[in-house]
Amino acid sequence: MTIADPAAAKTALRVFVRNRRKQLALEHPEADWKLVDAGREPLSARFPQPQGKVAALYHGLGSEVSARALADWLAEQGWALALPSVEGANADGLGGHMVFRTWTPGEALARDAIGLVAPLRQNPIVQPDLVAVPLLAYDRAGVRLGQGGGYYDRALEALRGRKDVFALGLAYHGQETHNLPVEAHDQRLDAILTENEYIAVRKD
Ligand SMILES: Nc1nc2c(c(=O)[nH]1)N(C=O)[C@@H](CNc1ccc(C(=O)N[C@@H](CCC(=O)O)C(=O)O)cc1)CN2
Ligand SMILES: Nc1ncnc2c1ncn2[C@@H]1O[C@H](COP(=O)(O)OP(=O)(O)OP(=O)(O)O)[C@@H](O)[C@H]1O
Repeated sequence: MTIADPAAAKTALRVFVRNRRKQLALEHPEADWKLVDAGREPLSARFPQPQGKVAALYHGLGSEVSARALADWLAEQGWALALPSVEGANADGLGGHMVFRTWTPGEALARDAIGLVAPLRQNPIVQPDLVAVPLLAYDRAGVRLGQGGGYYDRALEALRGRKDVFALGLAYHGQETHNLPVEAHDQRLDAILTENEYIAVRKD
């Protein structure tokens, strides 16, 4: 089915899926480390030599599934880590764009231009090979619904114009949603990792 006005459909859907995610976070406090259990084998198979590669994680907000245990495991495997930083926004938080700056577990953090926790501005901007993407809803074809700022869509589009980037959606399993609205600018996920399973979208 084609949705006539996908932007309006997304706005309406966000209300429902935000509440659902809050409920899922209460029901699955163990999801943090179960993500690692589900992702260990498929991620090791896809990235057999992670030394020198960069993985962008995120600092969890509200009811987002935590990326913390996954970050620690990736660092153990030899990945360098990075976190998003929204920069160049005006006083209303508008007009900014998202970049990724290096971050090492335990290192000091600051606030970015829209008040989110981010690496210090002295840390270099990097082009990650793997981007862990927070989301409100996903489907098994790799469509994702985010918070609506378009930050991840624009950042992934820019990165993918320069190199091969693997977008890994992180979610509670119960965030799976059928018939998600899609717009032309939406960047697909290459895989989704939940506390139950690793869903491979990209088949190569
Ligand atoms: N961890 C994280 N960092 C991110 C994003 C994100 O989704 N998650 N973003 C992705 O684009 C950008 C920031 N955009 C955002 C826009 C709105 C809300 C927001 O409304 N959050 C909820 C709190 C979460 C919850 O309670 O479930 C809120 O304030 O109600 C969050 C991030 C860049 N960094
Ligand atoms: N590549 C792009 N170039 C220009 N504008 C874009 C691009 N991607 C997204 N946008 C704009 O960003 C806005 C939000 O897009 P969308 O609703 O898909 O966000 P989202 O993916 O849910 O959010 P986020 O990525 O922040 O989690 C839209 O108005 C869209 O026009």
